[in-house]
Amino acid sequence: MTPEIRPLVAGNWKMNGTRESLNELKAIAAGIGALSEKIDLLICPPATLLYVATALVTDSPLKIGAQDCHTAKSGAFTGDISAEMIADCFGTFAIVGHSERRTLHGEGDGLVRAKAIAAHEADLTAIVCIGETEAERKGGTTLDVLNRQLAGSVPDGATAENTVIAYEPVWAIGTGLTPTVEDVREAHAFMRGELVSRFGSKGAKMRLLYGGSVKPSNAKELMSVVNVDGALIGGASLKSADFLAISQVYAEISA
Ligand SMILES: O=C(CO)COP(=O)(O)O
Repeated sequence: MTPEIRPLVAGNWKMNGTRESLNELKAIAAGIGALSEKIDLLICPPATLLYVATALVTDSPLKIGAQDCHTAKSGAFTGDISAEMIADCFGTFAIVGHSERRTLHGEGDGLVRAKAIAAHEADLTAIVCIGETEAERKGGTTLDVLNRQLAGSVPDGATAENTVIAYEPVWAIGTGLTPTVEDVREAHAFMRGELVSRFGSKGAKMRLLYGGSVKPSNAKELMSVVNVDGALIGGASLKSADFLAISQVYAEISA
């Protein structure tokens, strides 16, 4: 955590979730209670559920976002969705540059940056994802990768309000593996330093999430690390009990 930064606990449902999963969403919204006094909570369902999801949580502090957006406002881009469309469905966040998009869809830093700008233009908060592969970690180039991805993916107009950075080591995603606390501390301290040197006080206040195999049992040690201001959770966010348990840990630490 970072003193004076309000944590964000975010769930990325990836390509999981049918209408039945809305029961989990309802359970999360119903279970938030006093958590929202301390932390922000967000679920990014698949685009097919975006509109119905926002309609379901109108009376709840739970925020809803999308997992990607196109760089254009509209046009002949079959299969894509724009930031405008997300905002039109009352979504308020868009994940950009997730490693699955970078790897499986060949998205590079320039495109990720353009997507973050498109999100900002639609008044969405962009969650810009970065992180090293296993080979890069083994090769000792983790901080170089983070440096390059931060510089290339985060737009000049980023502020603490419109941008969140998510550090997700690729090898930790969906594997049950997590970096050591010391490795997380080093990566987040490095990112904070880069953001402060580029954005000044805005960079000091930007939220830095950790993602990759976060679960209730490891949430405490990860969130206790300085400059970890929340989590981006995949698998465990599909179960309301796990998502709420992780959120509870973060709310307690930030109390
Ligand atoms: O990719 C992730 C979130 O964006 C992390 O996924 P897991 O929590 O399933 O490892």
